Amino acid sequence: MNLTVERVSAGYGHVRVLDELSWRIPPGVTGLLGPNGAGKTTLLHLLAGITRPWQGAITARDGSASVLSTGKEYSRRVGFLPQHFTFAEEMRVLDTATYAAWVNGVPKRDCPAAAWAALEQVDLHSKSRDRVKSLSGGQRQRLGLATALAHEPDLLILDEPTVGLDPAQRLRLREAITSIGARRTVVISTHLIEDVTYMCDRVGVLAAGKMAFDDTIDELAKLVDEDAGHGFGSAFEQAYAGIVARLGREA
Ligand SMILES: Nc1ncnc2c1ncn2[C@@H]1O[C@H](COP(=O)(O)OP(=O)(O)OP(=O)(O)O)[C@@H](O)[C@H]1O
Repeated sequence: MNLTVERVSAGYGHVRVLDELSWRIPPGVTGLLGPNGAGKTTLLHLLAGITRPWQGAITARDGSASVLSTGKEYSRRVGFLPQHFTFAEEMRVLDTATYAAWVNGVPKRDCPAAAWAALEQVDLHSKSRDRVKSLSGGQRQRLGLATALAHEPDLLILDEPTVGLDPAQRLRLREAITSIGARRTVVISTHLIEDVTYMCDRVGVLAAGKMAFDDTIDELAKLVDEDAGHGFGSAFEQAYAGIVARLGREA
């Protein structure tokens, strides 16, 4: 699925957060970077069809067929994992994923198989009989991913899924997202440059209400080099504020 965001503006009350933002998202994993409050969650909600833009349009294209983000057909094809989510703690892992499949429109008789397939994709099927309350933070995030995946969406939107995970758990989640992205369009917001370098084919940087940078990770690395005189790693964090300020001025 290819997504096209055309001159989208959005915000809250009188506050404009996104200002005629345009962005093209091809199949594969695309990262979304930006400082706190830049509007990443606002944009992801629009991409997921949860909220509607003030102006502009978001269109998904599959071959010659296209569908607007405001339609019902669109929401069936999207999986969304919010930044904060809760589960019914007493429910078992498989039942949780089965319920998510049902809520997202999978026919009832197909839900257990769909849930099992999603748990396999995130490598959590060995925990299928466990109660949610017994899961670790990383396992919980992977269950979240499974619930977003169980209806086999073409587009998967993940809002800071790696937050709070230790390095080993982050790695497992990244591996799961990378393999999911090989067959789908995935958009993932994060503050971690390692997330982007590990998982993403492309990256967008949000600044001053616009997509101030939209290219491959290699091109972003070159920009960091220009700003900081050295590459990724801690240098990225050092250079990040400067880059965002510069991109914001240029946007
Ligand atoms: N429901 C809301 N009502 C009013 N203002 C909001 C609401 N949600 C977000 N905002 C404001 O909109 C701006 C963008 O917020 P958003 O959560 O999209 O940013 P973000 O880039 O995801 O931030 P973070 O990296 O901290 O998660 C911020 O100034 C925020 O305070």
